[in-house]
Amino acid sequence: MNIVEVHNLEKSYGSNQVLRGLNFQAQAGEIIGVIGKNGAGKSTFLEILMTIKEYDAGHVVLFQKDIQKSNLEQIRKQISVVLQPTQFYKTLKVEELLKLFKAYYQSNIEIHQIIKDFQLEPHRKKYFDKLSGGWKQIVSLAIAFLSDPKLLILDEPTTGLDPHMRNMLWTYITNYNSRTDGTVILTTHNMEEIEMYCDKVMLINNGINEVFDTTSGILASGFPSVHEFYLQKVSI
Ligand SMILES: Nc1ncnc2c1ncn2[C@@H]1O[C@H](COP(=O)(O)OP(=O)(O)OP(=O)(O)O)[C@@H](O)[C@H]1O
Repeated sequence: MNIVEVHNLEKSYGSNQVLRGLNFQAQAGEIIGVIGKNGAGKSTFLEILMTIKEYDAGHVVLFQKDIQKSNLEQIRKQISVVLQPTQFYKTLKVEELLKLFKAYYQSNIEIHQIIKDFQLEPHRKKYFDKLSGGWKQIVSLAIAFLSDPKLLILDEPTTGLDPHMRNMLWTYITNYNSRTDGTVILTTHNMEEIEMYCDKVMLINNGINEVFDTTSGILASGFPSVHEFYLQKVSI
């Protein structure tokens, strides 16, 4: 089943046309990496999928519904995203935040399990605001998983994480994916992660999906690695 379908998507900021007719699909259970150089339009694309950014032309269909003609609340219920933490995070401790979102999402996942899985025990009584950048990211991701979403959209989830944390995060993503058949769409500048964990890759270049292929297809076409593929396809 198609979870996401995007046809001829266009988006400009003033005179800067960032997306110029992008096409994309994601099926249930796929992990898809979106790559491209700084400013290529990856976050813009993800924010449109999150239904938090308007677009100028084209069609975005989530869970078989055109988002411009549908009830966004129904669609958003099935999506989890990692957004920048807002002000109210300041006044709450890690465990309190998790409990709050568990209640919002009516989640069946036990807080102690999430704390164990994300190695948050030493931090559970700390104020979110006082955590390091990497740990803030881990807590935001733990919150995203609480809702057991059908679609998980992550903008550079591993940037700033140390190697153990990155490993732990990917283990969590791949377990979630195989346990629930959930779809994951993420951006990263780390081509090794794409090669190891993503089923498909979309390269955004000059505002379009210049390449949209399986990771194995890219490697089978003669590139020794996704890193090399990127370097050859994208000029500075
Ligand atoms: N709200 C905005 N207003 C004006 N221009 C914007 C806005 N958001 C993004 N842009 C511009 O749109 C282009 C694409 O930005 P975007 O953040 O989507 O790229 P990206 O591929 O995610 O980049 P990076 O890898 O650096 O995170 C950039 O030129 C950026 O400056």
